Amino acid sequence: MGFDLDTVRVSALPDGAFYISDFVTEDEEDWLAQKVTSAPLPRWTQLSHRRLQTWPSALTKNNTLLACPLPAWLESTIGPRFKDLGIFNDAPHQAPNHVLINEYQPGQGIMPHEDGAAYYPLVATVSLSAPIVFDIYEKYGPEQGQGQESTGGAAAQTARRPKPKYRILQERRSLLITRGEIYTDFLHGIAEVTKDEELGPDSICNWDLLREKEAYRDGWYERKTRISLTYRDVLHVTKVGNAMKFLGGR
Ligand SMILES: O=C(O)CCC(=O)C(=O)O
Ligand SMILES: [Fe+2]
Repeated sequence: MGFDLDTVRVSALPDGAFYISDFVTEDEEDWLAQKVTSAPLPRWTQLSHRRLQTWPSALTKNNTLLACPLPAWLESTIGPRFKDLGIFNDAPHQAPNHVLINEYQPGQGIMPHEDGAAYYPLVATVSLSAPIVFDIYEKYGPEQGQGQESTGGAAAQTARRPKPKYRILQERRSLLITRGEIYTDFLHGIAEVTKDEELGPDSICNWDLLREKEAYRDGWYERKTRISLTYRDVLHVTKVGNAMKFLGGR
């Protein structure tokens, strides 16, 4: 029988968020983080407030993926676990075909944004190396965020940061799944701070699902370098041959 996602639902949130605190082991975490950090420098895109790897490649201008399998190291440990969870069963390719990897140094983050229409509306995020607080904002509220930051780009975001409506603490080795209303009706972001503060059962939506509540007993922690692997299913995929035809080749 499959895993019952209901047991890891973030019930303080609108529909569509699930949190598994120990999704990868410590050894797997070390191995994955080593794979990420040892990628050749050109693999990284340096953005103003984080750096990014895009696997297997960036989408074309019309949000299409050139067909290519994910590298084995992103697939071998994690792919079978997604299958057990069944989270991509209803997605067009029944599995993720695209992974954006973000690395945040202390003081770095990502402005409130939505992930947009290129993807099946589900993101599965594996966190490595350090915890971080993930903020969720109302899209249409008075405290409205700044709309869309294309996930691959360095959108200039200058407006003041609004107050998050909900906060999720992502521990190292955890999996956060966002889909449904949380994906489509809200914005998300990560504050550019060197400390995450005001942590507790009233402010952190997934407090009951945390693995190491004691670590946050004082209500704060210092940020350390944190890596996220964000798995998605790109809706439109084309074979390279077709893309060549489109470009005028034969
Ligand atoms: O690092 C994260 O957990 C979130 C990253 C994100 O929102 C994105 O890559 O679209
Ligand atoms: Fe995002």
